[in-house]
Amino acid sequence: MKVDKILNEIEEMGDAHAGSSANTPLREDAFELSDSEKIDLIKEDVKRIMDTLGLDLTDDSLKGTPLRVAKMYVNEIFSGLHPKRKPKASVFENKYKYGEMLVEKNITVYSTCEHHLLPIVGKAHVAYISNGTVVGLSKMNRIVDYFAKRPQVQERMTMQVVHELQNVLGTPDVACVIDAKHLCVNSRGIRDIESSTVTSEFGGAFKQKEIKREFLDYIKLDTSF
Ligand SMILES: Nc1nc2c(ncn2[C@@H]2O[C@H](COP(=O)(O)OP(=O)(O)OP(=O)(O)O)[C@@H](O)[C@H]2O)c(=O)[nH]1
Ligand SMILES: [Zn+2]
Repeated sequence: MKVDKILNEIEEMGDAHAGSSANTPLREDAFELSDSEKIDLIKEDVKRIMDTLGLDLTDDSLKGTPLRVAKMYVNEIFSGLHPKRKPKASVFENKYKYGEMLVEKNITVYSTCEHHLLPIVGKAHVAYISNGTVVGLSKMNRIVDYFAKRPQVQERMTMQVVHELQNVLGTPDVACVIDAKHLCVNSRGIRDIESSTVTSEFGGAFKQKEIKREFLDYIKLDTSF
């Protein structure tokens, strides 16, 4: 697909604020190759890594690995790099005039640390206060999953989820807290299996102390941060 077309699409779809530091750093030509072209190239790259490590690529158990990894990158763990995979978030009129906060908590997060390409595993908690529009519950899980399926830093992922829901709902009153384990910290390097990372983004009304506290009480995290 042409880059211009894709970039228009991103704009129309309101992907993370244009020019914002919360955008995933993508090259201008990021969408020039098709998925199958990307898989073919990545397969060769993985082959080269395995080869350099001295692995026997004719071995029964190893010979399928380069293609397996390439498909996993493009179709699964990095699939959220392409805006065509962005979930369509069905919104409805808030006919019942529900005026309180809605919290979608314990959303499973499987992402990948962009510094080491190792897993990030945890939970996201998302909340909003409607200003006339409500969104299908599952769409919040889908939005989290879409942004998780990229090489990520947790701070950016948290902000991207909030920006996207603010666009979808047409309100600044959106918040997200993510509590996740980074395998780059847990399984290598400092190898601290116990530690996890908490990030938050509080938009609009969620910056107010009482509202922030209500949200944090629902998700039962320490309210002192
Ligand atoms: N801020 C932030 N840092 C992250 C995230 N994921 C991984 N990191 C950190 O990125 C840093 C990369 O630092 P480097 O010193 O270049 O990498 P390294 O030599 O492998 O560092 P160690 O992990 O300390 O062994 C590490 O401290 C990681 O813990 C994230 O989501 N947010
Ligand atoms: Zn890492």
